[in-house]
Amino acid sequence: MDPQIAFIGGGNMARSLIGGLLAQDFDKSAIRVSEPYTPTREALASELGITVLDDNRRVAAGSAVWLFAVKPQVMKTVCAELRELAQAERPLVLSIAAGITATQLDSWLGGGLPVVRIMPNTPALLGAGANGLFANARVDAAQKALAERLFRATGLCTWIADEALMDTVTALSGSGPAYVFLLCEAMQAAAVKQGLPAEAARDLAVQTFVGAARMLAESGESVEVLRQRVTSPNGTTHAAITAFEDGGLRRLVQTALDAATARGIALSREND
Ligand SMILES: NC(=O)C1=CN([C@@H]2O[C@H](COP(=O)(O)OP(=O)(O)OC[C@H]3O[C@@H](n4cnc5c(N)ncnc54)[C@H](OP(=O)(O)O)[C@@H]3O)[C@@H](O)[C@H]2O)C=CC1
Ligand SMILES: O=C(O)[C@@H]1CCC=N1
Repeated sequence: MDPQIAFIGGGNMARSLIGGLLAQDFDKSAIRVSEPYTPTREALASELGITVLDDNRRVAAGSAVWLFAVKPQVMKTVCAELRELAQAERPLVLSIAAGITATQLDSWLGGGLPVVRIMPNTPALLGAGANGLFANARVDAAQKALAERLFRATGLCTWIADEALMDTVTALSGSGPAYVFLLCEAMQAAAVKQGLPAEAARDLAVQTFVGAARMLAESGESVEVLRQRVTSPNGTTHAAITAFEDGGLRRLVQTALDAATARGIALSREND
């Protein structure tokens, strides 16, 4: 029998995670969602056939697993509302919020609770997600296995031993899809500027990302080797790669990931 799961917040990521669970034949009646925005509530209930209410306490009561999928900015308030119930029921607490630490969640919920922090990403919607997971010392092996089973429904799972590195995971794979979309956008725009019709630019750019991603995942070759195979001596790719390197692409990527990581740390501090 599947454990009863309460989703606190029914936004984009909650929908992706629930979609993954339902695709793996997770019992619909074991999922309940709390969501304040009426159109989102109605859409979730009608499209996914699950119970969606506007009441965090009612949704959480009696659920073995509470999965917090609200923004970091409202997490403390939401936890305060559930603190008494958390101490009475002692659920397994899961959170996907950027920045907010397991220690913060545990203390806002009254303390002494098993907490697993997960950083998913939006390809979860297609079952192609990447999840970094961190468990606090109260989480036992069965609870770890349960958290992993739930998130495996949306993609790959990797456990992270040092919680401080969850901000790095957020910068890498949590935000990562947006960097790929930005590069795809920029490549399309450059091709259109040279005169390629927008539709052709989109089709060719998108398929290039799909094909390259499949090679990364399926070829068994390193990323460097795959890059070198495209790069003929003194050819067109060499010209482009030289422009990227001379323009400081690697330094820029480091700066971008450092900024995302720093923002995760700041989100924790700002919302404490
Ligand atoms: N988007 C992404 O790519 C990723 C996001 N995350 C994390 O996931 C979390 C959710 O993000 P995302 O799904 O994008 O955000 P959304 O805004 O889509 O989802 C959050 C949901 O929580 C609802 N909500 C607001 N206040 C409350 C409350 N008091 N009680 C219950 N529900 C409430 C919101 O309703 P309303 O709209 O009415 O405010 C909204 O539907 C964030 O913490 C984020 O850091 C993690 C990895 C990737
Ligand atoms: O931008 C954000 O803060 C969230 C966390 C990772 C992806 N989106």
